[in-house]
Amino acid sequence: MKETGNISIHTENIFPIIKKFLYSDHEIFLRELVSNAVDATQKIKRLSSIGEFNGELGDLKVQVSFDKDKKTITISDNGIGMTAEEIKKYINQIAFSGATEFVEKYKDQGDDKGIIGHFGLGFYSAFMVAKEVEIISKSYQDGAEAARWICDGSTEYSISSAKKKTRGTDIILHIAEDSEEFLEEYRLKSILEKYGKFLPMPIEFQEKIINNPNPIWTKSPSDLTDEDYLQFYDELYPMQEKPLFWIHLNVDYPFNLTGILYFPKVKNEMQLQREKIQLYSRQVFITDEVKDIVPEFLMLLHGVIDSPDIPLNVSRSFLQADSNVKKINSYITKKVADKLADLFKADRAAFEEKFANIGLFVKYGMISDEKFMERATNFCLVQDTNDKYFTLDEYAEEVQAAQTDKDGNKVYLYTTDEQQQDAFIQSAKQKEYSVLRLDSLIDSHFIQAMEAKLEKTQWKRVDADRIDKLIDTGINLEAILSDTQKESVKKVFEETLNDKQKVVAVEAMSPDELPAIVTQNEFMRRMSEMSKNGGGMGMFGAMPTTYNITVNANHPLIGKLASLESEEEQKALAKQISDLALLSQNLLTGADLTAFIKRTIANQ
Ligand SMILES: Nc1ncnc2c1ncn2[C@@H]1O[C@H](COP(=O)(O)OP(=O)(O)OP(=O)(O)O)[C@@H](O)[C@H]1O
Repeated sequence: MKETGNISIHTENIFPIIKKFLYSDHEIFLRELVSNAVDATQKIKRLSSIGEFNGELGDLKVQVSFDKDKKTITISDNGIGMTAEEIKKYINQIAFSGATEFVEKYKDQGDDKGIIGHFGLGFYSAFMVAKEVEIISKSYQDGAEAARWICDGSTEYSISSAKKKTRGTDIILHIAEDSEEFLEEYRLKSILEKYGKFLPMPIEFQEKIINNPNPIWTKSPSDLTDEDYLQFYDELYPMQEKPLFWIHLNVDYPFNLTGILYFPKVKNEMQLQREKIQLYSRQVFITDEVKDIVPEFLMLLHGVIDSPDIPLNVSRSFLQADSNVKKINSYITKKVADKLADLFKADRAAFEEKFANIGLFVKYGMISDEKFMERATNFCLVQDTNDKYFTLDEYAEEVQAAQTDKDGNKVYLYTTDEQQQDAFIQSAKQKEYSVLRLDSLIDSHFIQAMEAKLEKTQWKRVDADRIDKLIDTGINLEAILSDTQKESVKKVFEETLNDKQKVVAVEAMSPDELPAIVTQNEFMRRMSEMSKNGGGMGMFGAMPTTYNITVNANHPLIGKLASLESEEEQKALAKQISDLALLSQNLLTGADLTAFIKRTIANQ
């Protein structure tokens, strides 16, 4: 038998168009052909299990080999095989019409990068790397004659009988000159490992099986031990630190999804995202660009997601609007929140111990996802400077009595740097106020979000003002100095500092407090911090930083300053006092610091 024919498709020359679209992703030809071979072996297994095939199944597997001299790559399977009629039907019609449909759909989109790099172009993707493709196949059906099909990617093909004795299909790619990079062992191996690491049938390359056909996400959680999960993590990300815990995802309605998400051990944002979540479709690796499929804050997690219901051959904008994708998003969010809530309930002490690591996910989730915020307010913890953890409700109760100001607002004091803000923390502690430790990069955003959510609650950094201003209970101390004295002290400080960015005020504080303190307004500081983090507040970032110098009108040293006759002596004392205040905030630097040290030594 020998027959040539024409493949009936509308677009004359689809090959150049496809090649252009897939330019950066030629390697997926192997994923497509190996997946087809795996499908074929699974089909024969199924036929055998339902009694439609009674022959020997044999050792079902897919073999990939290459011949550098002949410039071929061969993908062989012992699956169901195809008769000549079936090749005509499945390859000439289905495979080519799939390719045509794709081109019809995307040919007008130019170089639109929106097209996701992975789509099931199937068999036709072979022509991205091959100038000619041969199929030699023998169907499982009794008495079936082997067939050979050959085509150079144009619309012409030829089909004849072949000598193949065993059941299954060999796809032989005659590699084009511009694709000879694929005729290298390491290249083929790395592509196979990337896409085929968890394919459900054994894949043999260079006499070795390169995959694990039964990854644990396909099993039932009740059949798995912690050790299994840890081992699998190691298989996914060799040599990494153990994860904290994991969630086994398993849903079959209203969409299909399985997977395992691991919470990595991360202390700071810089370490994040080194490893990525891998997306599979029926155990075929698709991508690790899971944006749009996994909620953004959960991209901080590691692991695998496997779903045949995620559309892979569509543009990003379509993906965002896809209802399955949306459902998958909220399902995963819910599962993660449930898992965290369970852990919290089951063992609070262990949860607290892990919170340094998981706090980042929790806070990021609360900021970015309203539903997650709802759920997480029950288990999100805050920690005070005595290392004690509170839920948000517990904390509200803790500070309610002492830290409510005259307008009825609860004031939460926090520190971002215990070392540097120690003097302020001590002032707060003297008044028996609690100070929270909120020192990670995400915390400024977390605070903004929580202020918007919690009613009548204000968050103030402990060094944003003097303590009785931060929590204004309405009880004002009397100043020992007269108003005129206060005015003149103010003037002395202003002239001594001689700096418009340092705003002086003289106020009645407790004599136990320092003679002067330097603070930075909470609002201005937040704005400039957010602009530094790229929060679009550029104008605040460009403005010079302003500090408030509050002089303690009730401190004995200020009393002494007010009573000095000589203006020179007043200024010398004001200089020493303000330098000390700046020094305590690490704000005395350079020539000013050198001058301060020299002067202090000279005065000994
Ligand atoms: N190795 C094989 N053994 C048996 N049949 C095959 C083999 N490869 C391809 N086929 C047949 O050819 C058809 C077309 O393959 P093609 O890869 O183009 O599309 P598909 O696998 O149906 O879908 P997709 O576009 O998602 O890959 C398959 O559905 C299958 O029936």
